[in-house]
Amino acid sequence: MVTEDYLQQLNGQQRAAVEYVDGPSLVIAGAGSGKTRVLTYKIVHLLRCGYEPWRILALTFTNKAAREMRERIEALVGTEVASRLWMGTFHSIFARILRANADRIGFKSSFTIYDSADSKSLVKTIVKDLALDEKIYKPSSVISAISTAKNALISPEKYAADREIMRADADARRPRIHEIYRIYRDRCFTAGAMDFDDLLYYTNVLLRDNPDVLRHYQEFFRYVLVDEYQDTNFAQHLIVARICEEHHQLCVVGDDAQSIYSFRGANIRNILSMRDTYPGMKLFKLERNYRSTQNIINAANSLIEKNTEQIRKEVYSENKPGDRIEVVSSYSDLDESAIVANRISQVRMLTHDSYDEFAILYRTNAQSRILEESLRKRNIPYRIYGGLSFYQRKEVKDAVAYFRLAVNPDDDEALRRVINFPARGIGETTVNKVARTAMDCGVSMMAVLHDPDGFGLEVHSGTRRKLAAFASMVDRFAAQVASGDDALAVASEIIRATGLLSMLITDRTPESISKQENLNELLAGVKEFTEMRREEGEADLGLAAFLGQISLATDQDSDDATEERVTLMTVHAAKGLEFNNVFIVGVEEDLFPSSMAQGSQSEIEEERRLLYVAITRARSFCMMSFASNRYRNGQPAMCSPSRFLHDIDPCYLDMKAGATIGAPRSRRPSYSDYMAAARQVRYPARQAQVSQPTASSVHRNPVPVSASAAKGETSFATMPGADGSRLKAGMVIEHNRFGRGTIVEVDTSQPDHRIKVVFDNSGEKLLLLKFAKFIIID
Ligand SMILES: Nc1ncnc2c1ncn2[C@@H]1O[C@H](COP(=O)(O)OP(=O)(O)OP(=O)(O)O)[C@@H](O)[C@H]1O
Ligand SMILES: [Mg+2]
Repeated sequence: MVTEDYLQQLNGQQRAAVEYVDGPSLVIAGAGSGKTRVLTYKIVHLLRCGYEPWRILALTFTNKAAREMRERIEALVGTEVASRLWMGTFHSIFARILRANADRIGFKSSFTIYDSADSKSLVKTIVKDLALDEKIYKPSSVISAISTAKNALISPEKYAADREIMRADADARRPRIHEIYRIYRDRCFTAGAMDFDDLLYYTNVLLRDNPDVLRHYQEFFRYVLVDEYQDTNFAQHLIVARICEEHHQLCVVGDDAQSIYSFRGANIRNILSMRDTYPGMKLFKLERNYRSTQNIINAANSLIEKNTEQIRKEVYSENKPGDRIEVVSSYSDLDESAIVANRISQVRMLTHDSYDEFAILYRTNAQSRILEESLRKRNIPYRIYGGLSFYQRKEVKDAVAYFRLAVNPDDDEALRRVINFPARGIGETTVNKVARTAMDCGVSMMAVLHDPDGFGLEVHSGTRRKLAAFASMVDRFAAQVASGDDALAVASEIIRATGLLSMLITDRTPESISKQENLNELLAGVKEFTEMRREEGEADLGLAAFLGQISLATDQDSDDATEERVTLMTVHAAKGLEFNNVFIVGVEEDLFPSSMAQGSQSEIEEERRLLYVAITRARSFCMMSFASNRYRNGQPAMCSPSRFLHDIDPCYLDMKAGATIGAPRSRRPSYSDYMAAARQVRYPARQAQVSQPTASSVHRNPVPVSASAAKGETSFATMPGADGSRLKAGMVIEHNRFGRGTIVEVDTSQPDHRIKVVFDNSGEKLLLLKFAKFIIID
């Protein structure tokens, strides 16, 4: 069956890992060392050893990874055999298992899978039915609470019975989330629907409550393989553990240095504790990197070494030494995008690489807008991967729909999109009536709103008032346009008056923050447009001209998918992928590391791992850039180079003219500065090596932080991934509500880690790490 001698295509270490089939095995190795390759070839090897393809279960993180593995295996064993493997993402495989056993958990095998828009609208309905305030019970925060609970396998009943969770909800002034969660679960059930998290949740329930089903799968799957294990969450970890409980025939691969999903509940401990779960688990190391040049690997290694929480690994490359990583500074984010676009053209001319071999990686989605514009100007084709193009994102489309209405109130599609957004009590039935009347009378919907009696619209007086209020708001915008106000003035007024931005502001979920960033970014785009046209002496600075410009942007998305293109994506989406040329933009303080992730050392370490992932995507060329000024949240902000640039040994960096990673702009030292300083003290030898005359003042002058100083300057944060493994009794913490206290006990025996703390002023408390907000002082 297997013809080619596949083992020849592996090095000794990889081969050993592939050939070992006598028990559980774990491959922990750095980026680009062939972990995914080992999994792929191991499947081929298992087939060669006589395993039937349908008895092999291979789980990946993304569809792209599953597809690539399948193609490779097909090439080695043929399509017929490959198609019978159980190979796919966690979600797709679990959906398949659930469909086969749906009756056991009360579902039909034809259950629907809700996407995030469905979940959201359901939560909204429930919030409304319970007469709760949507500003307090924001759908995105409710969904994220439900999702966290499901990934920790906490049912609505368990949720309501958990004192710590309930107290946290009460503190956040959202004491009824448990009720929403219960109704949400019940309504999904009645509707015969599961959301993404349910696919994991119910698989666990199925296997837990039905011993015969569990036994069947334990018997059925003779070998289980999992890629990117460092990013599995508790629910996934448990399913794998259940299936392998009997035979222990599994191989998981991962890299603790690339664990970047703790905000979604992934727990780095899952990989670190594998050997406790499976005594006798054989550990394989892969040390040779095949992907990148020596310089890129050395640079990435010197960065990740600064993390305290990681398994030490040797990673070397025998590829060409390669060029140093270019570090480029620019005056503004606009300049940065121009520099990147130009450098792409230059590198392409030199290397003749296809555009497919170029990737621009950023920390937040909002950064793509300015890059997209810069690439478009130079006719460089691009695609946004794992996310929507800036102008396709919902919040941006909503705002743009208002812009369109202001310019053309007869734009029915735009009207339909926003007539009840933000919600103003205009229901679907009413919208349909307006649409029908407009259609019957051959006028636009707005025309009907202006003269409901004249067109014979039949609605209650309350509804009529709501429609009139909406129409007069749009009229005001239209009048502003007609009076010749420039695009920025009208756009800002629209964002303000509609409440599109303010409705997001009280919500601190990552999803909502990214939406705020996008709206601010949209305004920054309008501003730039107005200023540029003014400078160019153009008379027409109106919103219509702006819309004309961006409609080109949206058109590009329907381009032929086969055309070669530069890839734009977040670092998170780039996991597991590789490109000849990688550009990492916005390597600045408060962006990378994110300003949201500086509450604790473990957050900073996760950000550092994220940069490690970014750098190690590159085969031969890597550039990192930072700007001194950047529009952030609608405001121009001064930026300073990321602290991570100091972490990389300067001998691997090529500082381009003007690029100094010198002292960050003066600001009050934060807790993370303190940690950075403390790290430098612990690595005196490395300090000596940093020959840059511009080494950070923070690093040179460790900042002692007293508890009270830290309190004033630090944003408290929950522990990502609720990971209690690095907390110890005796540590002193500062809690956002209870103040200073000493940890007396750390309990990691439950999926939800807890700590017992004696607070100086508030006595003893038991805190659930997932929800507790604090920093470590000592
Ligand atoms: N023995 C080998 N001979 C030739 N090429 C190899 C070998 N091992 C790995 N490679 C190549 O090196 C690159 C990186 O391999 P792979 O993607 O499997 O690494 P990885 O450890 O999974 O990386 P990541 O941590 O980024 O997921 C791939 O292009 C792969 O084909
Ligand atoms: Mg991989």
